Amino acid sequence: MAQGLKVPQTSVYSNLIMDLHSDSLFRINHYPPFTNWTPHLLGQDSDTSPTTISKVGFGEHTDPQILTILRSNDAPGLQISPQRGLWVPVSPHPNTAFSVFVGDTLQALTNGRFKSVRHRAMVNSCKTRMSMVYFGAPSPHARICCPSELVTTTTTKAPHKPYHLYRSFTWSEYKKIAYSMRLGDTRLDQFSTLQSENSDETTITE
Ligand SMILES: O=C(O)CCC(=O)C(=O)O
Ligand SMILES: [Fe+2]
Repeated sequence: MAQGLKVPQTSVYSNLIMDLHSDSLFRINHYPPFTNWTPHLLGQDSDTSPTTISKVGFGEHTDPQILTILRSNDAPGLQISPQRGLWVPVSPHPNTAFSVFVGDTLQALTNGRFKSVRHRAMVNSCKTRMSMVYFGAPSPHARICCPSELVTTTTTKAPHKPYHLYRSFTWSEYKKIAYSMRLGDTRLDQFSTLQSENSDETTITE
């Protein structure tokens, strides 16, 4: 990825994940068929008919870490949202090994060049779905700041001022704020420099 972005120090991203103290984690999600769920678990009234039951198993969100690598069994359910209101299914394929997602931290590390994709998992009404997910994360004290080569910008007010889309933060700082918010919130916005300069029209030049 660093090579693709023409960042000379090509290990800049992999070093963060390969750190001995990396906060990377592995999660296994189990989605029983929703017909087996009790109304109590779904937060529905007991007389709600099964056809009106929401089928979202894992609510929409972006992953906070750097990189996500996911594989599921052959039950469909994963969906990504390339734009608000649009959900595109990612079909499981017996020979396709993994889905790879950019996380919030990689979006910050690339100064917004790579986008953290919003996704969710739907439950299947008749078949159990399982997914296994590796989240590549930095160490808690790692400072998240994009390489200087990616800070080439112009703003109408300050045409020559280098512009960071996000203020720098440590991974532990991000986790603390991210996990205090709701899953579906755009948590990276808390670190956006555009919020504090909202009257400043900014365009990023590639
Ligand atoms: O189970 C899935 O397909 C998605 C899981 C997920 O998004 C997550 O664990 O962060
Ligand atoms: Fe996720």
